[in-house]
Amino acid sequence: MMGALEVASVTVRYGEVLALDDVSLSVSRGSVCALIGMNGSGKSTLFKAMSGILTPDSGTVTIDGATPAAARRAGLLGYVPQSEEIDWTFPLSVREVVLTGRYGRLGFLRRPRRADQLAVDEALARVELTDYQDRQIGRLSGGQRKRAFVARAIAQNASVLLLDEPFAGVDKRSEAAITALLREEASQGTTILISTHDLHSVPRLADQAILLQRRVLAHGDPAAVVTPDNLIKAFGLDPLDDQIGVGR
Ligand SMILES: Nc1ncnc2c1ncn2[C@@H]1O[C@H](COP(=O)(O)OP(=O)(O)OP(=O)(O)O)[C@@H](O)[C@H]1O
Repeated sequence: MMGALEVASVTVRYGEVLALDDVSLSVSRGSVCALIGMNGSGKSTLFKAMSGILTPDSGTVTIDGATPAAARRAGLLGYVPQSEEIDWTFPLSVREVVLTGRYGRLGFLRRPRRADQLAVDEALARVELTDYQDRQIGRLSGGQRKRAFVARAIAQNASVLLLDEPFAGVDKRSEAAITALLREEASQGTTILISTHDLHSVPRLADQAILLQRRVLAHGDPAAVVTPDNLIKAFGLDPLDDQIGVGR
C-alpha cells in the first residue's frame, strides 16, 4: 500500500553541495516517524522538498497522492519549521498565529467562521495556551512558542504533519505534552514526521525511525535503527557518549 507520505529517489544539490542523494522513504497513514541525523545531514532540506518550498533536482514527493504544492493549497500538509526560521517580532498574537493554520481552508479574504474560531479554541486548549492567546508571539518561552506552532498545525487539521526539531529548547514537561498530543493526532489518522537530535525521545515518540546522512542509512523499527553501529555511522560518535546516551 502506498504511504500517506512518499519520497521517491529525491536528490537535491546546492551548487557543489550534494544535500540529498537518492532518498526514498514511505510513512504509512497514522504513524509517527522520527527523522534522525546530525547537523548538515539534510533533514531540513528533506522537509523543504516535502513541503514544496524547494523542488528536488530529481525524484518526487507525494502527499496523499498529490504534489506538495497541491497538498499545501488543499491544507493537507502542516509544517512546523525550526524556530530560527520564524520572525518572532511579527505583530501577531498567539491566537492569530493559530488562526493562520485555517487560512488554507479560509481563502485569504474570507472572514473566519465560527467553525474556524472553535478549531482555534480547541487547539489552544490542547497545548495549554488558552491563557496566553492574546500575547504577541515573541513574548513566549521557547517551549510555549513550539506549542503555539503545534496548535497551529492541529487547528489546520492537516493529514500530514512535518515538524522540524519540535523539541529543541523545550523542557521535559513541554516535550512530554507535545509527544502525547502528537501520539493522539496519529491515533486519529494523522501521519507525522519529526526531525530530532534527541535520541532519548525516539522510542516513546515514534513507530519508526529513519537515519539520514545525505542518504537513508537505516529505516524501520526505532530499536532496530537506533543501534550503536548505526549511530557511529550517522554521527561518527561513541554511542556511549553522554551526548547521545544510548546503548546502556
Ligand atoms: N541554501 C544553501 N546553500 C548551500 N548549501 C546549503 C544550503 N542549505 C543547506 N546547505 C547544505 O546542505 C547540507 C544539508 O543541510 P540541511 O540544512 O538540510 O541539514 P540539517 O540536517 O537540517 O542540519 P541541522 O540539523 O543543522 O538543521 C549541508 O551540508 C548544508 O551546509
